[in-house]
Amino acid sequence: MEDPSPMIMIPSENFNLECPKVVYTDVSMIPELTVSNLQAEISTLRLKQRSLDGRRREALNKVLDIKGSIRVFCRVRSSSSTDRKTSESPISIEEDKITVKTSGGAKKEFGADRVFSQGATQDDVFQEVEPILRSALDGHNVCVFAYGQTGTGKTFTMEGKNENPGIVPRSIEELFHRASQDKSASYSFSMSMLEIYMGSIRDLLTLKHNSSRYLQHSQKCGLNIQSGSNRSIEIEGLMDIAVSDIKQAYRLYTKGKRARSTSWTNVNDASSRSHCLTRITIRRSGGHEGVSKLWMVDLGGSERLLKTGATGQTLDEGKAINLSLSALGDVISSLKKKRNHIPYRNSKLTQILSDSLGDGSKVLMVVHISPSENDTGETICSLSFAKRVRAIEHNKELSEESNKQKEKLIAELDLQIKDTEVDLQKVRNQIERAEQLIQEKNQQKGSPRSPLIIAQGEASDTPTEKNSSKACISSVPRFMAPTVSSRQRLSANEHTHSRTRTLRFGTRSHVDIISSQSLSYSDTFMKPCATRSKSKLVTCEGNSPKSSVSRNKKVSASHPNLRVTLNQHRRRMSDVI
Ligand SMILES: Nc1ncnc2c1ncn2[C@@H]1O[C@H](COP(=O)(O)OP(=O)(O)OP(=O)(O)O)[C@@H](O)[C@H]1O
Repeated sequence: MEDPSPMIMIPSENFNLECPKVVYTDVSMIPELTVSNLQAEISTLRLKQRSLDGRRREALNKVLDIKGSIRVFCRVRSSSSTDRKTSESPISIEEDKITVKTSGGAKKEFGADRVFSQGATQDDVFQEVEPILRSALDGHNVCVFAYGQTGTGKTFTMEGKNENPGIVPRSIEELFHRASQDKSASYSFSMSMLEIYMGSIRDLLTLKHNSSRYLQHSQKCGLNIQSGSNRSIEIEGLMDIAVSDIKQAYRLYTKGKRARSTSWTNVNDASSRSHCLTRITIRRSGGHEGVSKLWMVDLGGSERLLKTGATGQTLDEGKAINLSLSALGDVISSLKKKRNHIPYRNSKLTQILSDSLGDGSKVLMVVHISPSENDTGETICSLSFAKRVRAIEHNKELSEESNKQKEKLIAELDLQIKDTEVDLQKVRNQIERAEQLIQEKNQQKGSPRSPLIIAQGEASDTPTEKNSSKACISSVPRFMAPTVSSRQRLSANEHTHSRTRTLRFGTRSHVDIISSQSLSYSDTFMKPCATRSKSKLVTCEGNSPKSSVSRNKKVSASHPNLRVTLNQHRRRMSDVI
């Protein structure tokens, strides 16, 4: 319900000096509703918006700091048909604890910041990721990793399915949505996708999909990492494509996914043989300016090589993956322990992420485990990795009392964020309303015999016309009917106003974020996009929809965790190539 009071009184201690103390909750209540008064009100509202946004950012950052800038979640994969045949799962879970029963009957406990059970949905997971996306928009670097044994659902969590999208597509939607809501700043996004395969970097947005893994490798690989000033990292020659809308971002993401190397082992029929990194660079201007990076990383499977039956090239791929995962674990745990030396240079993966993992950055690692008894060994390995990354010494978890206090504080801050967001929305509505009123006023002035002017100019002449005039203006609120003097002021302001508009649009340097960007996932994944990219950084080309879906379909259509034999594997390969 609308606030009945025409003004909002703002407590002064919550605002910086430049923010006015009184603004209208309903701009149409402004005395003398002229274009210049409305414009002045918009400026006031924008100041308030900026101030509220600052408060929201500060509260969010406090929440993330309390929760910890490096967090580890654990997700248990839902059971597959093969799992069900085995006896009871060795895993039991609580909200922040997993207990694994070993084959010898011993019980091992592992902590996590949050545990997602087999029944957890993609939505449940995304709800925990969403706050750090806001933090990325606020200017912090963010890395989200999916870690785990092969076949435990890393790709499912990051990519998801068309009808059940994962973190990456949801994040893309969320970023565009939030950016379109935030009128206090303007955002532009660009996107890159790369793969680290056997220690070499490949640009997934330049690769052609329809070649085999071996051809792909020779096609484009070995990009170099350059470190610039302020520890910033550049990957030489990596495409960074400006994305102006969700459709374009999805189209690029789909292209990158298809180019990713997949092979088949006898554990997972669409096993990822590499680390796949999706980077969204966020440039924010106006208000709180800056550039930040959001990395979403689907790590290669942390497999025990003997179990996968890997040989030859697949064995080498597995070794490369394991080495870099170990380097990542070392880096994150050193950061968590606040060591002086952080061993970024031990792998390409950690080198690339070195400017996004340190101070001020937020890291989220989702460790995936299998519910199956057959995988108990791997599960313990993955949870040991999680423990190392969390770097919390044995028995040094917070006491129950401290945990309660922490949760209370987080709840208070969450409430503050929610309240501020409600206020922000009210301010946004008023800005929109004021802009709409200005537009209406300009239109009225633009047409010399508009109903409003007829009503004002001719109403007193003849009784019959007076009546018809009343009919004409009955749909227009009385306060909108200009007086003679306000008409004169309007006409004097008109020239100034149109100049302001021209200047505003003329100097706009960023891609406009339009609000009609919420699309259904199935649309955006499956349907080729009709509009062309208006990329500013790099012109996106070669996104032809004809680059076939067939390979992906064949790979993912098989049953989850189906253990395929080598013969089947060859047949599938020949189907595809
Ligand atoms: N939570 C889940 N709900 C439903 N299906 C799931 C879930 N997790 C995983 N799956 C299914 O299990 C199979 C293996 O998952 P996925 O390919 O995501 O594993 P992965 O860890 O990425 O494996 P790899 O490291 O080999 O690439 C897929 O068919 C996936 O759809």
